[in-house]
Amino acid sequence: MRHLPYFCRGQVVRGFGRGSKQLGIPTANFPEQVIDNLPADVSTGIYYGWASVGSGDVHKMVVSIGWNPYYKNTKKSMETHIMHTFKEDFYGEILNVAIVGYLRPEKNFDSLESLISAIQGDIEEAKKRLDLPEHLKLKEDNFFQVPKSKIMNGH
Ligand SMILES: Cc1cc2nc3c(=O)[nH]c(=O)nc-3n(C[C@H](O)[C@H](O)[C@H](O)COP(=O)(O)O)c2cc1C
Ligand SMILES: Nc1ncnc2c1ncn2[C@@H]1O[C@H](COP(=O)(O)OP(=O)(O)O)[C@@H](O)[C@H]1O
Ligand SMILES: [Mg+2]
Repeated sequence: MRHLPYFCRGQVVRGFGRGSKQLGIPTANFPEQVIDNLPADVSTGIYYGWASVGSGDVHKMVVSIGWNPYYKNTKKSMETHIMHTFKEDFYGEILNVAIVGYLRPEKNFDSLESLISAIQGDIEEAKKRLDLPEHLKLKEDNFFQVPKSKIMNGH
């Protein structure tokens, strides 16, 4: 992929509410505008990289770009699962992502169980690859130096 690493940010919107959270794999969905602005040659598929919410810490992530063939979506989506346990949801907040590598194309599956185990495999693979020095250095990229929001109840 010529465009990697690829950096982007956008507001977290509601997805199809299919309950990926119930499956243990919540995905923060980007709005259409962000997806429409992806370079034309960023192919659909499963990628890995780094992500932060607002000015928060940078964590490992996996991201799925495409039509989710298992669900036969008609709209392209871009969904990020962050390998971190958050205290609460962050709909409406800004998600910053640095996509650093490609894992596999999107696939269809015979069962929900096989989709889930494929995603879990992606997560394990991403965790390993992100420990490589060439990827670790992107965690510290200036892109993630988002200023802390100004304190409003002071002066
Ligand atoms: C790492 C990862 C890999 C995925 N791989 C596939 C896939 O191969 N095929 C597919 O149909 N959906 C895939 N998905 C997307 C899930 O189907 C999707 O997260 C689920 O439909 C939840 O959607 P929602 O956020 O709109 O509720 C993947 C998601 C992630 C995070
Ligand atoms: N580790 C995480 N990675 C991604 N999203 C998370 C995580 N923890 C909590 N969330 C929250 O869960 C939401 C996604 O859940 P999901 O079941 O995929 O619903 P939706 O269909 O609305 O995208 C995110 O928008 C975010 O607010
Ligand atoms: Mg989602």
